[in-house]
Parts: sequence; C-alpha cells; structure tokens
Amino acid sequence: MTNLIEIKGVRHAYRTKAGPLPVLDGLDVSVPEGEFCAVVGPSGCGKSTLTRLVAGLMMPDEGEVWLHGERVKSPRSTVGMAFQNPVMLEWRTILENVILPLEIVAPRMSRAKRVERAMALLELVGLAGFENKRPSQLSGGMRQRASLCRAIVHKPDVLIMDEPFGALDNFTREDLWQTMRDLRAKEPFTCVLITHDLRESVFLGDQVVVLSGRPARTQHILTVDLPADRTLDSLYTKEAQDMLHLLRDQIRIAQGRDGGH
Ligand SMILES: Nc1ncnc2c1ncn2[C@@H]1O[C@H](COP(=O)(O)OP(=O)(O)OP(=O)(O)O)[C@@H](O)[C@H]1O
Repeated sequence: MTNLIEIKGVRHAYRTKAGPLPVLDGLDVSVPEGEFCAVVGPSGCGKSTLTRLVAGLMMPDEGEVWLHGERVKSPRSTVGMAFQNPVMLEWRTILENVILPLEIVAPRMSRAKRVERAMALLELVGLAGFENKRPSQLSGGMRQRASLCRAIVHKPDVLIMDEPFGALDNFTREDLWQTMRDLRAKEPFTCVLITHDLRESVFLGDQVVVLSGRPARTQHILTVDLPADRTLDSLYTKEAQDMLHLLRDQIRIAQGRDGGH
C-alpha cells in the first residue's frame, strides 16, 4: 500500500518574542491511502501544528511532508478540514454551506451536480430534510454532521479533523463516531484526527500515533487491530481495553509521569 501522507524527521520551532519555541522535534508519521490515523498527546504538545504542516499552511524548519507523492510546499485545496467549532455561514442554508468548497475548487461543475453531491452526503449523515435550514436552526451535533459533509464534498485527498467532537456531549459524540464509521464505508477517505479522547482514537483509528510532550516526537504507534465495522460494544472487548490501557500509559509517559497505574 502506498503512503498518502509521509511525514519524515520534521522539526519546527515558533519564533516568539521570548525566543524560539521548539514544538516538533523528530516527527515521523506515515498514513497509507484510505487509512484513519488518530493523533493523541498531551495538551499543547504540537498536534495542531502537525495538521497545519499537512495542510501546507506552514513549512517545517527541518524534515519533509509528502502528500500523494508530492512534497508539500504551499496550501492544499486537496485537504478538507473540520474543527471543534464548525464555522457555518448563517446567511446560507445548510445545503449552500455544504456546496461552498465545490464553488471554489470545482467552479465548472454544474449547479445540479453540486446539489446532487451535497444532498447524497447529507443523506448519508442523516440530515436529509434539513438542507434548507439555517445553521442556527440545527443542534451542535447536526452542525458538526453538516461540517463533515462540507469537509469532504470536494473529495479531498485527506480529511484533517482537529478535535471535531470535543464540544459535544458524550452520547452525541458516540453517534458521530458511528456516522464517521458508516461514512467511511460508503465514501472512503484518508483521515488524520486530532483528539484528546482515547476511546475515540481506538473506535475510529486504524493507527493511533502518540506524541510526546513538547517538543513533540513520535513516541508510540499503536495499530488498532479491531474489525472495520466495529461497534461501541467493541470498545468493551479485552483487546480494546488492553489498547486503552496501553495508550493511557503512553500518555502518562508523554506527560512526564511514569507508566504505572
Ligand atoms: N503561531 C504560533 N506562534 C507561537 N507559538 C505558537 C503558535 N501556534 C502554536 N504555538 C504554541 O506551540 C505549542 C503547540 O501548539 P499546538 O496548538 O500545535 O498544540 P496542541 O497539541 O494542538 O494543543 P492542544 O492540545 O492544547 O490543542 C503551544 O505551546 C502553543 O502555544
């Protein structure tokens, strides 16, 4: 399998008034095409910085980022992004919000084709019938579903999600995990998910990358050996519980505490 994302030996420091702030210090991550990579690590270790590098929004001081066999040197329209607080345009309907990336990336696509594509996605995430509502008329979970559709409507090479479910209550969050699972089965995409939720990383990830404390390096990579059609119950199996324990220990180590319980 070819790697869609290849991050090799990346080092980066932000220039601040107080001097350089080293944030990444030897980051190596490979994500094969179609895989879901969850990234966890202590708060402030550099996870969002990693997403900016993959999206081409900034260049690392050292090392390389490759996307689809091309060195990333500028912002990419082939990257879809979803964040904790989806920014939806209130003066547009949900349908018009989802269509927006197509207007920018595929200006020659007909209006009918855009609507067809957006409606198919809205249906997949359970929002059929809400396409003519305004963002404020939807719940937080529904807005996040719409934001997911918007992030993949133009079939990006990679979907980057930075804490997309962080602001939702537990039940809504678990619903969204299942939506993501079903969406991936019908509409495969490569994904990098930044999360603080270890259960989320195991439910959704094919691999979980644990970053060390700042400056972050790749501390541990866990291959999630659970079936693709995993259910919430899968999280209560011994395999999943063992993985969660291992990740918990790795986070303790990353936080500078020992791995004991
Ligand atoms: N543009 C910037 N200039 C200077 N420092 C920055 C900049 N962006 C981020 N930082 C700092 O770099 C460090 C890493 O930030 P980043 O947002 O990548 O971490 P994170 O792991 O995503 O954090 P969190 O888990 O809290 O969301 C933090 O200390 C942050 O304050």
